[in-house]
Amino acid sequence: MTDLTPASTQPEEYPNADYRQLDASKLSEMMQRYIEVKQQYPHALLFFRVGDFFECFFQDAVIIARELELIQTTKAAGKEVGRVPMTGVPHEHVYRYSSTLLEKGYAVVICDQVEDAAIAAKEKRQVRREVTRVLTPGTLTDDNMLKGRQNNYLASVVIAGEHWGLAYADISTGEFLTTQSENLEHLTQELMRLQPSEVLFPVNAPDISKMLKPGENDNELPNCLPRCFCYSLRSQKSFSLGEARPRILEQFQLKSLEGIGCEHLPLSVRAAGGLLDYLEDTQKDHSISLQRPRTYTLSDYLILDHQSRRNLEITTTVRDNTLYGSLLWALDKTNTPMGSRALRRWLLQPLLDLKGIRARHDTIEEFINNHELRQDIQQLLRQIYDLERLTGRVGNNTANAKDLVSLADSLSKLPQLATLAEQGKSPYLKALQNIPQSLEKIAQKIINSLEESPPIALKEGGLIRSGVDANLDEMRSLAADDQQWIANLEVQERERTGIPTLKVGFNKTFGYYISISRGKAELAPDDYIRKQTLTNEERYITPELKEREVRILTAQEDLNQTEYDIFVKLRSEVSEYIDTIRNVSKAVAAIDVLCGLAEVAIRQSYCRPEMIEGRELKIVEGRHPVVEKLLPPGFFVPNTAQLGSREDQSENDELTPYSYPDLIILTGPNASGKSCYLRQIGLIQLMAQTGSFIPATSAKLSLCDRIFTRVGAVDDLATGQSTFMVEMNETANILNHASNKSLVLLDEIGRGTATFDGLSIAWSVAEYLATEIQAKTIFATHYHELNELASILDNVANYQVTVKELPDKIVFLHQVQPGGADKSYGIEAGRLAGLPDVVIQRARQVMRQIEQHSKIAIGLRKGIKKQNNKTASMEQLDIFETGE
Ligand SMILES: Nc1ncnc2c1ncn2[C@@H]1O[C@H](COP(=O)(O)OP(=O)(O)OP(=O)(O)O)[C@@H](O)[C@H]1O
Repeated sequence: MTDLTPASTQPEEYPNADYRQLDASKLSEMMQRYIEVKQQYPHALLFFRVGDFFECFFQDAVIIARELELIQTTKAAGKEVGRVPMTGVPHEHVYRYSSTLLEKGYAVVICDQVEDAAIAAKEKRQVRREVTRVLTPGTLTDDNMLKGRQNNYLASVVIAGEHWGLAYADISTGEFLTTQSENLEHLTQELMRLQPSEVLFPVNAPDISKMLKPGENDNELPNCLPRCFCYSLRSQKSFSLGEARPRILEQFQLKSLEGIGCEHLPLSVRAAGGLLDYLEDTQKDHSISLQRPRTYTLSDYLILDHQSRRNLEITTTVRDNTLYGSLLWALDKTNTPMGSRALRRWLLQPLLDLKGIRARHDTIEEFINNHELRQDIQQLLRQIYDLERLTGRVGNNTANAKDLVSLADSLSKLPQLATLAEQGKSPYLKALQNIPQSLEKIAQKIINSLEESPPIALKEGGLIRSGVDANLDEMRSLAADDQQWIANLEVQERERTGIPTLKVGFNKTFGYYISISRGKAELAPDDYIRKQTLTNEERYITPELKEREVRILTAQEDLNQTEYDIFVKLRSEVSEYIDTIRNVSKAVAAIDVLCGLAEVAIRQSYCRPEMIEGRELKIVEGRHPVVEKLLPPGFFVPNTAQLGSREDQSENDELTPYSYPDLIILTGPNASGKSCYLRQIGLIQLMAQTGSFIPATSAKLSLCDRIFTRVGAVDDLATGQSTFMVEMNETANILNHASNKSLVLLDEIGRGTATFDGLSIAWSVAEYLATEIQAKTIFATHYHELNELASILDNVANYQVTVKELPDKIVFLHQVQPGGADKSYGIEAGRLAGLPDVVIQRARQVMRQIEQHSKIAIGLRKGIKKQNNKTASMEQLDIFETGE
């Protein structure tokens, strides 16, 4: 039994809303069946087919009316019971409404009529209704319920102390991965990367298998599981090693888990087993065909915590959470949904191995150098449908004939793609060169078997071409004879009766009939049996016509069934190629991504970064990939960046006379472009490790193990943390995890507290990063005092974003240049914003006083004098010495 709990199923104040309070024996027969099903799925919303509608009753009706903003009415549920709440939706829209409910974190059960209602009516009984689908946010396969350009992940988590196992799958594409690690913080980060639609979590509590909507809290959930996801609480049993291991072995026909890399990762195995159990439980007839799980390790990829991913606006913007304005938006020039999904995955999991990155860069370079090849491939890609999801539906037995035709059309394009790929040298193109011939054959078989444009319905005929099956052809020819007989009947009877307007017609209720206008009715022969009288016509049948009708209708049913059987056989034959198609789809998706990146590189004048060993970062005339696209052409001011090399500069270095520092203190007025510069360096590093070309004229980049960003925090209202606490938490995370291979981008640390506290923290954080960690760091700040660090530590340098001061305004030049800003423009900005003159005058006066007499300033001046040998250790530097 599957229980899936939507969150608020508290009975509300509607009469008869709680079916548990009613005497079931007094309910109508239909309502009894409703409750029977509802009891099997007490926590899901139940849509129950009644004629042309799907109806919901009792508490479900109340919830659905509220969530979908539909009108709630009532329905008679039995003489002694009276009316109960009801909400209905037209049957053809049930999946559309269901997707809205799923987005809100509910599970939906579809209970459909599974026989012809007319037959049940004839036999004077209720039509048979069965559960045909259980829909949960993480188990969707239908195209119209999924986002084409995004994966839909179902995740499964097992936690044991500080260790955890995670499995996740996209049911619609078959992708299935698992990992195990320690440190619960990493689990949180991994879930945030995946953004699963649903997370399975085993619990001991009695109300297992309930579903928590996003934002809902439950004592069963440990703190490391972010509340922004939908959780299905499951029983511990299926997550035990004893059940999980054999389940995986059986499902994938394996003897051991060694081959898939998780034999010695029990938490991975348990999470994967729990996930498979859930699919079995919810998918009913739609057996899910997942790929063998692949085991991965977090440390195989560049680590980006959620905050950094958000700050860098990789897939959505911070301000309004939209794709528009994100890095993905700027880079996505893919031609297939598979490619688009792959690009999103790549950007969220940049690589850490030089070989892999160079292979991607090589491919892009080939595409840039060979326009024709790129354009021909893109042309073909545009004709390829979503192979991954089509294959997924074949595997789940939910593909219809249109799906198979689309699949075949796409597969038949692959040989041309392979021929084109032969022109290239890169490993990505090589992977496309050998398309198994079997795929061509099965595509041809589908094309030969199915009509070119078959209907979506599978049981109403019109699917299979003639010449495919001898039996079907024979049945069709017999049926055609009968049809001809009917067609002749009209001519023949007109002659016999002498009524030129006589017609032979058909309707669903009466079947075939002969129609004569009322005025001529007396001419009807004796063997005509009157069946129906309308205003202007009489309708008759004859025994012979009825006999033919039975034959025709039975033959049509048999024909439809035979076509269906042939289709199902064909679909199951195609399902044998699922793994092969999936492998090819991956290669196609990757080529699509790389063609798209080449396209962007050409249009935006990106360059290939030179990927090197060591720690150096050197970006010449770098640009922000998104801001530059949003500004008019030529408006973006490029800037250079150099970090992380202790070697001496060569004399001819065209960049700056400065050595490559580990840490840059970046100052400049508000809105001068500090944040933009910071982010552009982070994005360029991330793009390079994703395998993309970058917005710069040239670059030398070593690998970063992590990119950290800490950019202008806002209050975290959800957890009740103040701006400053959020900032300190994030800073602590950086200081605890950064290494000298990390890129750390800090924007205005210490702003959210008293100036002295803030400055002190900013100072010590910068000092710690430069001396203890030696991470490649850019530290943007309004505290000019931090510029003094550069005179003390030789791996720190000052840069500023320049402005030009005119009498009545400041002109932003957006140029990053060596040196610290010698003054703050805060007061100036206040003046331009319209603060009263007296306030501005007073502020200037106060500032002068502070600058002359502040202990910090005096301490700094004295401290620096003492430390002019530039080898200061932290203890030696006493910047807070009392001033005279
Ligand atoms: N290199 C550049 N070329 C052209 N325009 C730029 C450049 N850098 C920044 N800008 C423009 O300036 C605006 C302000 O930049 P940004 O937010 O980076 O300033 P900031 O110095 O961080 O300001 P604050 O200190 O107030 O946070 C950006 O929205 C962008 O439009």
